Amino acid sequence: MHFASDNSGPANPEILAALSAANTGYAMGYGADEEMAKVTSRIREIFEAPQAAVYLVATGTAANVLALSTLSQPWQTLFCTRQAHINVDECNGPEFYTGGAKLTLVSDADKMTPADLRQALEGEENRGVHGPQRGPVSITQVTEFGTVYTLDELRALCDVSKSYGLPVHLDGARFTNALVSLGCTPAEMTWKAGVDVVSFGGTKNGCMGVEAVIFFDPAKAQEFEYRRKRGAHLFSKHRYLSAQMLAYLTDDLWLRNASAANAKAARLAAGLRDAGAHFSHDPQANMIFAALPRATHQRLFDAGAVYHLWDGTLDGAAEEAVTARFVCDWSVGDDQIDAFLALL
Ligand SMILES: Cc1ncc(COP(=O)(O)O)c(C=O)c1O
Ligand SMILES: C[C@@H](O)[C@H](N)C(=O)O
Repeated sequence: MHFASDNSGPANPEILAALSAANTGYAMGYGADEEMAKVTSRIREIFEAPQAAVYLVATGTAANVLALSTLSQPWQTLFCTRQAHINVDECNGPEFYTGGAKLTLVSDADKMTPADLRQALEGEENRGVHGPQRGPVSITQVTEFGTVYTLDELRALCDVSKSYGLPVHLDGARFTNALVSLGCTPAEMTWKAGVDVVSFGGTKNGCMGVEAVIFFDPAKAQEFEYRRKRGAHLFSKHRYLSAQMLAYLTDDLWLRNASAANAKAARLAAGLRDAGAHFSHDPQANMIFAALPRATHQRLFDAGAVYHLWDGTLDGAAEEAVTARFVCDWSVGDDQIDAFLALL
């Protein structure tokens, strides 16, 4: 009964098989491996972006901070939500890697709205040279609360960003979970909506550790390469990143894994709903935010369930409800879910 995070799950055996197959002979390092060329071709095909520049790193934080530092200047502001991973879970990485750009928190909600963004953008302009200057907008898809921006919502945010001449970054650590939830194409959820750079996640969706940074306009590509190297995120034995990403994008493994994760979360959410749990956010992908009585949490923890409480602790009235985050990855079995639901 492990629902702490999709980061906790095992790598998919198809990824491990690809790593083993890649572990033969010699390959040029630092991204010059032959597999990387295949990865670039495959991603350009999937995203319908024949000119896209594609780079691999090992963590989602690296993908985010390197993409954002390439898009911004130290005197600028990055616009995101309060709960954005780049704000709360990257230890000021964006501020560090950008050389000092600040983060302006546009909304306390799971999703920012065009009105939120426009208000924040207007607020950055009235101090002239004395104030921070407007910079990139970063959107997380799937959001940190397990919800998914619709294509219209993404387009509207990108339209506001472009009206101020600003680039848009998409934190897609759970990109494919959102994609299968919307039933759209990668192009529709990125460049066709107005996204300039996407952190395309693989780690949470069955890979061992690989993320792709995709620039739809390659003009910024060279700078990213410098930043990746000086940021110590360029793998010497790069073939093991390439092998993972190529296997991930082969035989629809990326889609199969995300569909499985979302389906398991839907099954868990249905059981929680039947048990009377209150949902703070609509579970639209593979993460659930549901409130249960402390006594129920205690019973689940005592039985070995693993997950994180979100807005409280076990200290307090037993019948009082506390929200917890439940995350399903590709590997979660129905037996785990059924055992958990039987304890509610
Ligand atoms: C929304 C989001 N973005 C980025 C990341 C960063 O990924 P990593 O932990 O691999 O640095 C995470 C981590 O789980 C995440 O949840
Ligand atoms: C850091 C932690 O939040 C991680 N990003 C997760 O979603 O599990």
